[in-house]
Amino acid sequence: MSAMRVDAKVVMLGKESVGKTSLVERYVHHRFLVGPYQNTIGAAFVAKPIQVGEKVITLGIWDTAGSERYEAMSRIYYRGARAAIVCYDMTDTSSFQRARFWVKELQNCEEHCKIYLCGTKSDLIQGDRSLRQIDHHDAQDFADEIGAVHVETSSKTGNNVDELFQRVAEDYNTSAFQYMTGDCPTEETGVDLDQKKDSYFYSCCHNN
Ligand SMILES: Nc1nc2c(ncn2[C@@H]2O[C@H](COP(=O)(O)OP(=O)(O)OP(=O)(O)O)[C@@H](O)[C@H]2O)c(=O)[nH]1
Repeated sequence: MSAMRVDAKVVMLGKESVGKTSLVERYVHHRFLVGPYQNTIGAAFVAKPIQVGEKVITLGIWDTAGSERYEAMSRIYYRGARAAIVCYDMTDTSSFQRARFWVKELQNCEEHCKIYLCGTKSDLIQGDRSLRQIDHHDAQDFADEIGAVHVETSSKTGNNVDELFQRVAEDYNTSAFQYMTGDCPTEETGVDLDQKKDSYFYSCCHNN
């Protein structure tokens, strides 16, 4: 087995069932799983190399459990993250409140972590506009206020999913110089993982 080096730790945060696992599945395996919803327990990890210009940046993505039961555990996973994808379901108002909660946490505890505010399930809204509960402009205003990138995605159709992770890798690459000068060392820097094809699953727990 060859080794894969993780450059940047990325954490997925958000209320349960907003679609964090589906985003990772779509991005890494180009698929959308249908069937009964299985909630994440603890967290799952995958490392994924991304081409950025002439470089390859490997993102180490932690997919956390959204259930409040696992809140304390999720805090462990955002430590040292260079990027957080904070998800809300555009058809669920309470998920936006939960996104605000995670943003506050990150602002208080991880000042070097760049935030990506991600509205999920855009396909549902395309099918029926009355399902939208979070106004696009309100979400964009919030993102501007906190200096976050805002994107609306669908893991079902793949809309904006590749673009989101590509943007994360590109932003990391742009800020890599500061990183190399030791501005913000993370736990994940220099971690070597065993490679399996183009990604490696460290752990993945779902409830049946
Ligand atoms: N229509 C539609 N459904 C989605 C989309 N993304 C996720 N879902 C559905 O939403 C449910 C929850 O998705 P998950 O990806 O498991 O959500 P999660 O945020 O990882 O949930 P936890 O593990 O509980 O934190 C599943 O039934 C998915 O099929 C999407 O883009 N469009």
